[in-house]
Amino acid sequence: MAANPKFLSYVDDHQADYIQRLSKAVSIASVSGNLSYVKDVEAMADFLMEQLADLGVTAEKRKIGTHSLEGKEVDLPPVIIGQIGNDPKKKTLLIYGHYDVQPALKEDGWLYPPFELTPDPNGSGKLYGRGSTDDKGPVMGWLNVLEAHKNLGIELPVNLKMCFEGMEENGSTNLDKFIESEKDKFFAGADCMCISDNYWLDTKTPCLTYGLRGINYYEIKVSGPDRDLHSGVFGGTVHEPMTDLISLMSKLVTPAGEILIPGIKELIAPVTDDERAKFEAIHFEMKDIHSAVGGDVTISDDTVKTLMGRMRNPSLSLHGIEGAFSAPGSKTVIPCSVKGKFSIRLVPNLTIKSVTDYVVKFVQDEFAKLGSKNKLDVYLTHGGEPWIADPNHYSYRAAHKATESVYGQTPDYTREGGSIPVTLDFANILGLNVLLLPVGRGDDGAHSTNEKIDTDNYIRGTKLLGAYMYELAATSD
Ligand SMILES: C[C@H](N)C(=O)N[C@@H](Cc1c[nH]cn1)C(=O)O
Ligand SMILES: [Zn+2]
Ligand SMILES: [Zn+2]
Repeated sequence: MAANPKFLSYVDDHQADYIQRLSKAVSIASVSGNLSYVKDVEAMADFLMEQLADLGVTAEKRKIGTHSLEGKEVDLPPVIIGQIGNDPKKKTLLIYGHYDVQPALKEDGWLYPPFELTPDPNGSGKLYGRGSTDDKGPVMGWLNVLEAHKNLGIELPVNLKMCFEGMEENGSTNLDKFIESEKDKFFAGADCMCISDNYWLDTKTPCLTYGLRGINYYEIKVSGPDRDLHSGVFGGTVHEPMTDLISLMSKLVTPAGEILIPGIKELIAPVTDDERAKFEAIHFEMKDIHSAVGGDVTISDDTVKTLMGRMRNPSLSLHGIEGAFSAPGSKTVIPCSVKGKFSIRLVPNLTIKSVTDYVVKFVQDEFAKLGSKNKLDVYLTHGGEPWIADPNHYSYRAAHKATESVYGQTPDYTREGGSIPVTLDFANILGLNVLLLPVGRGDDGAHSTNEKIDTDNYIRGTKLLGAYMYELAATSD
């Protein structure tokens, strides 16, 4: 069933209001996992609650426990659940999104203040701001759909249940327990699920995403002296934690991206002909990735190898060192304790546990070889398993038709290199098919400086989410 034409023209006529809604959302610096922003994350949850109430959604803010942040025990961001429509003749669609964002500071290299949605002054339609594409834009897209239907007095074609969290960027702590506890209560009766929290591969081809890499996030802590030291006074006399740490981190991965931890590569499933054909069918050119990263710095020049590097192979990234001197200037310090942070993206056959066993053993063995008297601790901070769905499910067929009607294009079928660990929990605990329906483009810069969403993607994305509901209502198993 095609989307109600009144809905589609309402969206066109209310672009300015929709941008205003996104602007308000972006202005709330809901950075999760950081003590300084706990209040902002709470404020973002309240903003969502107000919006949902205005739009006729019966919503609740649920506490899901506490966690330790910078040594202080604080509430986890609340989960927001909501429902609109309860017609037994209609399908029930469960949607998920997150209202937390990655950190952002103007001095990281942002053109504009990251928490002020700023339209490109050159008129390209790009809307810059932290969370614009990940994931406030898509979440606001759903609210826009609800607003259009409410103001037009049109019934939704499906019952909608929604679940929004504020900890996605930090491992979705306790959300799995919440889903389990509400399995036969709030989540009962859901027929399928849609998550809009990833991106197209390029800037012009919409896609449906049926897989995600998982993620294991690790810290290596090396500590020695009980205070920072003068490198002139003590350099050459003590084992330096940074020297130990850099040595360990340099042994994890090669500059060509090869993971050096024994055992991990061996777990990767061999590529089948069918799989290769799927990768070959994707619309993707090397210039797409070069423009998304801002330079020709790809490991391979081959499109299929590049796509596989992103979607079906594991990768190990070094993220940073806590405790290291990083300010401008030349401080001559020996940091007494440093934490190196890295993550491994997981693919089918690589489990959180198997990979962690290999990582911990390898780092401990390598540390022992250093002959250092410092203390080592290596541990997983959070993990999420990889996930693959059935792209032949009726929900995917509905999204395929919706994409064709909104974009006039056949979508690519992709797997996402990033991770949304809770996807697997929803799929397994609730036994649901999950569709990932991205709104933003491959060059949106999620997690990066100058994150943006294009106005066209935000507006057509709103139409896409709405059109998908209509197609879902009409598509049978
Ligand atoms: C794909 C999604 N929008 C996303 O950005 N997910 C994060 C999840 C995460 C896990 N640990 C920290 N963040 C990602 O893939 O990095
Ligand atoms: Zn996200
Ligand atoms: Zn993210």
